[in-house]
Amino acid sequence: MTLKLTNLDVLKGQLIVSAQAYPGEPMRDPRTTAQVAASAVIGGAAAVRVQGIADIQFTRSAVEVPVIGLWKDGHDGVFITPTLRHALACANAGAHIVAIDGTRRPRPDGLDLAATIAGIHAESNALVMADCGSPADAAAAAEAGADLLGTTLAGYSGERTKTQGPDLDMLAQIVAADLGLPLIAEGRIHTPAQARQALDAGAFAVVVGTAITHPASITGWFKDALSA
Ligand SMILES: CC(=O)N[C@H](C=O)[C@@H](O)[C@H](O)[C@H](O)COP(=O)(O)O
Repeated sequence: MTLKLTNLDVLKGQLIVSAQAYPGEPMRDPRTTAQVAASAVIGGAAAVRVQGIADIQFTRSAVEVPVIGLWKDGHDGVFITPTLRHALACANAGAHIVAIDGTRRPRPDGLDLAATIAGIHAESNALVMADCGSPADAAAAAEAGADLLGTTLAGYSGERTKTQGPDLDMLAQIVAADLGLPLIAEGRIHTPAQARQALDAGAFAVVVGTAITHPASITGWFKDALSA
């Protein structure tokens, strides 16, 4: 069993890089994910976030920093590590932190968030990051026993308008609620300045994915600028 991550201070004020490729894409290979994650660590990432069981396994072997693991199943509704079974598979693959859907929506296995988190804590050493879509989600996830909160699902769960950049207003509301848990800013942070803004708004750490690890999207941004 993976050793428990006991000191989250290693993540305080730090950059976490999410490396994910989507089904059908050329980079959708766990070895590639691990190489991209290891490259991010060379650049200064204090932790990495990867999707898929094999990706978690390969990445664990490739980096020495904490690994946040998730398993996306589908792309609508509750799809980020939707059930306790998915979460335990991520933990067993070596994730130090398992990121799960942290919204108040019904989950496919019928367990509520508190029971899901209790099950992860009972059967693994993994900490739980609740990916939230609103301030109300964050409050409920804190109550349900999450170890960390993330703004990951802001604009994706139907509760918040999808902002072009990060949803700093949601971040500020959760910070103001003073829930007593590390709050990770995640979602549409596309520039170093936005990452800095998120920290200044009270985030404990910042996750950047697409803008660092998804060349197809980044290329499209440049292409659009040239054809505008
Ligand atoms: C909503 C959803 O499915 N988010 C996923 C969660 O793991 C990933 O697709 C994102 O890339 C990740 O959250 C990082 O965000 P961004 O790529 O915007 O920096």
